[in-house]
Amino acid sequence: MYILKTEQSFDSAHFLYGYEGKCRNLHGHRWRVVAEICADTLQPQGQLKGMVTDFGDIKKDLQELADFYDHALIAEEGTLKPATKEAFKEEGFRIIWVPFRPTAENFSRHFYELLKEKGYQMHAVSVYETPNNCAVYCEQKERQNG
Ligand SMILES: Nc1nc2c(c(=O)[nH]1)N=C([C@H](O)[C@H](O)COP(=O)(O)OP(=O)(O)OP(=O)(O)O)CN2
Repeated sequence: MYILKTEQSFDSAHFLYGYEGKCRNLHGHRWRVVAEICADTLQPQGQLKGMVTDFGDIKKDLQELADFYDHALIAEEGTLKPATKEAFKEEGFRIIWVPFRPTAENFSRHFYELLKEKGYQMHAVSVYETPNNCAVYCEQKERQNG
């Protein structure tokens, strides 16, 4: 199997609602997103001969997804008081609401699914919150009998 890896990053703030510890506070990360796409065979001819797909295409698509979250506050839906939301709005701060707790795990799945929707055959997506910690999402392949 062939695997292509490409990586993008974005800087944003988040907090973990309901978490007991420092991560309940608003804080920022440089999130690194590493996408891995796979194929059993290579393109046989033309511009893409000998490639899984063009690095340029997957790079552009991942960059678009990462740029969307850049320099924003990422918040789980339903976790801020209306007055806080209003205050952020008045300040003109950019908030991106997500329907999941913004953990590395959930983001790895989120980016995996968005890239899959774009037609890529996905192997895995890794999301680094810090240089040392990352979560990886991949789909469990059906186990072979025997
Ligand atoms: N399994 C997960 N655990 C934690 C996540 C997560 O997404 N998945 N997230 C957090 C926090 O967001 C936190 O910012 C990261 O935690 P931590 O590794 O403690 O951060 P630092 O590396 O900056 O820790 P220092 O000890 O201050 O260097 C928590 N857990």
